[in-house]
Amino acid sequence: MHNQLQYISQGNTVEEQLYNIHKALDNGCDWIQMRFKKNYSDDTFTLAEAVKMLCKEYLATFIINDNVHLAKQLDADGVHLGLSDMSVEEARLILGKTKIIGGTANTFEDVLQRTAENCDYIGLGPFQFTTTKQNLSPILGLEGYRSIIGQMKAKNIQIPIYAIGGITLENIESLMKTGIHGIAVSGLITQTENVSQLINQLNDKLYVTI
Ligand SMILES: Cc1ncc(COP(=O)(O)OP(=O)(O)O)c(N)n1
Ligand SMILES: Cc1ncsc1CCOP(=O)(O)O
Ligand SMILES: [Mg+2]
Repeated sequence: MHNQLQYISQGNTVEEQLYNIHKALDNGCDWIQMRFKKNYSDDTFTLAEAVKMLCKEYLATFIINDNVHLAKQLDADGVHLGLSDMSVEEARLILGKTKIIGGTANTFEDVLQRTAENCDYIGLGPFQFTTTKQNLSPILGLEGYRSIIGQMKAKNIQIPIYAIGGITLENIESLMKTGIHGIAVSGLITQTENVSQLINQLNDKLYVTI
């Protein structure tokens, strides 16, 4: 089963990205999603290669946002795909059965689609407003998670759900009570000074409530 905490990277340059990812790894994060929203260039490849090496050194899981071919080329542990990215079916053909394929969902219908597509986990959100991503889908709030996970239970749908979008330390207990498996965070880890303390606090709240 996947770790309950995924760090989604941030940074406008290769250097900023590497700084942030290194900080997350150094302080105990063991699952990194490299998210570098620039048109593909040599920089993307340079960054991905460096992140792959770092994750190997820290024994962390390394997945790549959007770019299935890059994940294949670098033998990354997997990818995260949105509803308008490459289809999970096509990604599965390229990456094979053993790689992690995460998929985004915003509604119960998306969850049904993602489950039928055989995603390994679902990033369900956004929980609340965030500046990390433009053109956000409708905000779910706690009620949204309760409703979607309630419908999943009624239909006995079992797939790990990760909450995403504007998550802070204060939200985790109530989010976990809705039945999510874990959280995917970007800004919180990137912007916090004392990341070691933060990750301990996050893990305490995540493990206790599962
Ligand atoms: C864990 C997780 N969940 C959701 C997303 C969002 O993916 P997507 O909708 O494709 O948006 P971008 O991140 O590509 O802008 C995610 N990245 N990770
Ligand atoms: C990639 C993504 N998809 C929905 S919200 C989001 C950003 C999550 O980042 P943060 O934790 O900084 O709100
Ligand atoms: Mg995407």
